[in-house]
Amino acid sequence: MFGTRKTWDLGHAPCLQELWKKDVSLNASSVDFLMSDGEEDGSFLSLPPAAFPQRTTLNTANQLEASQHNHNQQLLIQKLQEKVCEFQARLRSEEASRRLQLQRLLQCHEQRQLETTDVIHDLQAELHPALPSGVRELQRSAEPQPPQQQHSECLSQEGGRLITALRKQVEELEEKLLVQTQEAERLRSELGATDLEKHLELLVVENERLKHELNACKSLLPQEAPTLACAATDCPHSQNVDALRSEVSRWEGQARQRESRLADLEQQVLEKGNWAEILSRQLDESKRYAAEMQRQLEESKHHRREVEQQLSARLRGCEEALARQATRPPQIKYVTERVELDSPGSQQDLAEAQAKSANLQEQLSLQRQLLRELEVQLHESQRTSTQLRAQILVYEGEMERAQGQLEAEMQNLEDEKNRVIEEAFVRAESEMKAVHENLAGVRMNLLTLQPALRTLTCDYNCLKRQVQDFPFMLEKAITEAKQEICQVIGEVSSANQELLRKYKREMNLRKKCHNELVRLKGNIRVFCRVRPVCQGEQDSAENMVSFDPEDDALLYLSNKGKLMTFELDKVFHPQATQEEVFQEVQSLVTSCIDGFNVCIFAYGQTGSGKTYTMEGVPKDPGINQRALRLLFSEVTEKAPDWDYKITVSMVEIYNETLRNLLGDNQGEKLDIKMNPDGSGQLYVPGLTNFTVKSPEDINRVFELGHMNRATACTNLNEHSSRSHALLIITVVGFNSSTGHRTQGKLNLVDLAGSERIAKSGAEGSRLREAQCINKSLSALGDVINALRSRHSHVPFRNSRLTYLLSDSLSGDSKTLMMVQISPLVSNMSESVCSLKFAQRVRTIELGNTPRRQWEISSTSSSPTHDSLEPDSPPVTPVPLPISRASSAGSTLSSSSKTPGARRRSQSQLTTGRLKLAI
Ligand SMILES: Nc1ncnc2c1ncn2[C@@H]1O[C@H](COP(=O)(O)OP(=O)(O)OP(=O)(O)O)[C@@H](O)[C@H]1O
Repeated sequence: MFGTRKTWDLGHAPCLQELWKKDVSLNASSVDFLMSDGEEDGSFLSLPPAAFPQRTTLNTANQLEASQHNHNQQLLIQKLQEKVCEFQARLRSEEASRRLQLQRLLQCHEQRQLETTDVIHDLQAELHPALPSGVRELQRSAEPQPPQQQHSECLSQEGGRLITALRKQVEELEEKLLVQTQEAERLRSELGATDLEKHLELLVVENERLKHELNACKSLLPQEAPTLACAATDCPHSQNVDALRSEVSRWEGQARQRESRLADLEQQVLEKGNWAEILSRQLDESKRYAAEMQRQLEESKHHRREVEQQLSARLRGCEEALARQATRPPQIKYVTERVELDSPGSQQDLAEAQAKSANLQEQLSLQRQLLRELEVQLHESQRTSTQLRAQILVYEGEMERAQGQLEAEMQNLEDEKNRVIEEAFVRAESEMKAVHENLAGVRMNLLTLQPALRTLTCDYNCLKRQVQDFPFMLEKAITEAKQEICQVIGEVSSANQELLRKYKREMNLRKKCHNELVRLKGNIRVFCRVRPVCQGEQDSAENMVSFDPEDDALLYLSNKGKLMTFELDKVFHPQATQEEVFQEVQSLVTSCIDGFNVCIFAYGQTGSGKTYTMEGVPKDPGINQRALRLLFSEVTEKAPDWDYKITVSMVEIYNETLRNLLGDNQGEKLDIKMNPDGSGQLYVPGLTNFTVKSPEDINRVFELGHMNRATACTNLNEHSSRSHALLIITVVGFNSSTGHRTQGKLNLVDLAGSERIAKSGAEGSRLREAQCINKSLSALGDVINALRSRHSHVPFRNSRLTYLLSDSLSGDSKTLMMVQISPLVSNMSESVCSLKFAQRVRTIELGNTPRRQWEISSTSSSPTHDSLEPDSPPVTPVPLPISRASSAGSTLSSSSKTPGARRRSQSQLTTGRLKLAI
């Protein structure tokens, strides 16, 4: 039956069919999704593609393939969604049109029922007022007529039985209708779809048919009414009519209720709209219900046929009874005639009643005609409904076919899905196997690592405890360390203070000792160095210069057959190295660090080795470089307590003119001026001071000075012989711990050649050079004499040389004169002059009186004051307050002692003084 089948109308969706035919690779999962989801109308079709389940996690290629497949499926699903929506819309529109048509038919039928009911009401309204009065008259007239009354009673009993039978039949029909209505409602509740609606339509038709039968039964009543109404005054037909009318009303009410239920169901059907989901989900169930309904409908038909047969039999019985009643003599007419005879008024009333009855008969025939027309229309409606039902059957067939195709497609998709799942399962199994293998390896590793893990765990716990205890231990250790450190700091601080105190005391003592030692040695010391005979020099000085092997302060010269003895502070023989020479000088250099001013002069004739001693050669540097290196090493040792700054200047004095050897302008003549700050010290404006911090700086300074000195003359050797070269080193120190400041100056002077130019008959520039040289050298001698004699006036200004060195020749300054002599016979005269000059300087210093100095000189080399050459340095023998010669002179006065013995005595005296000073 059509009411229980759920099919698809693919005839209205050809595109959907083509679509399904084209894409046979539709994923089963998507079909599952399509068929299983979406309770709302089309909602399952609007879900996003991401809602599809991911079947497998295969390798990358499979994932790509799966993603592509999913994409295609999504596109296909979208197309399916569109087509299904379109199909649903068309289906809904057709359904709505059919419902509208059915509704119109129902309305038409209802209208006709209402019209029929109105007609019946009118007839009853017309019959009721007439029948009682006539019946009452008939009753009154029938009292004297017992046989007629008995006949009426028989008729009345027969009609009552007929009506009772009809009533029972109606009741049975009503019960049957009620059962069918309940069945329809149950089906509506179970199916709730158009199929149910169709079934309901069938039931409605069935109800209509039953109504028609009921109406037919009703129609019998008015036909019997005229005959039965006259049978008795209280004719039961009128009561039956009323009962039937009430039954009809009730029946109509039930019909309206069912129609309203039908309308509600239709409304529900309209609201539902989720055909596809319901059809797919309840397809099997609907089939089962359809079979059940088929069976029940067959039973209903059979029962209905039986009822029809019973009704037909009863109807025939009624007709036969009516026919028999008709064939009987008209008792009523006889009564009527008797009544007419008895009462003309009654006759007249009867005529009027008959006329009225005829009129009613006519109206009743008209109503019957109208009922027949309505029946015809109802038949037409039933035919139309049958046609529509047939069309619905066609649709259902198409939907069944579509359902079959859909099922086949689903089966294909299910197979595809199973195949893909199997493949994925195989791949997953292989991957799972690999994972299991890896897992086994990992487990093995875990088993092997477990002991190590336990060990690490133990270590970790130990460390954790240690870490937990560490802050306390650390705090404790820090506290102890702080206490120890504070204690040590206190001890060290006190020790340092003690050491600093001792250090300061020792430093002061050392300074005093050193000072005393230098003082004992003499603030002016005179050394003599004999240069060796160089290659290419013809004459030999081996027999002319000799030394005392026991006394390094004696020098013997054999001059013109005379052996001349010169006593100096130190005599260096030709084999003496630069280092040996510097060792005797370095105590003066270190005095500079202590803040003393020191002057070291190299005195001698040209070519006697002054420059060699002072500057040396690159491979074997002289006093200049060694002094600077010694200063660097000393100040480095004293760091960091002492911070020293060493600056260097180089000046050349030529013809009483100062020239800056480290400046850029070599032609600039410098001048010596008094410092304007009121300190009374001299300074040379424009003189370049270089701060040296390393031996490399020293080399650069010397190279610059040598280069500038060379560029200013054509013959450097000749020029250097005629000029004084001064290297002025200033050492400024600051002790950060004591706050003491020192400043010392070391003047290293390479004097010009001291040969007697005048005797050689020089003229012009050579004569001027000789005069300037003699002037400066004489001034130097005068200054030294004045200092040692403690004259109130020291003639520093007599020459540029002494004026420039004035602050380094006065006070506690220390002076060393290195007398250079040549061993050559040709230079013997100049050597004797140089030695005599040195001898006089030293004698003046050592002796209390010039006299002794002279005595010593006369005894040794027989030099006299007159023997001094006019151009010799003017030395004024004045008594010195501090004299080493006071004791030495007495010693030397003894002719029994040798110079070596005298020297040893002097050394003993010096040692004794030194010990006394300490
Ligand atoms: N102690 C020595 N050992 C080796 N060679 C020396 C020594 N003293 C001097 N000479 C050499 O004697 C030569 C002259 O020396 P130097 O130039 O130093 O004399 P000088 O007195 O400075 O001359 P001038 O007054 O012209 O400058 C140089 O070639 C030098 O190398």
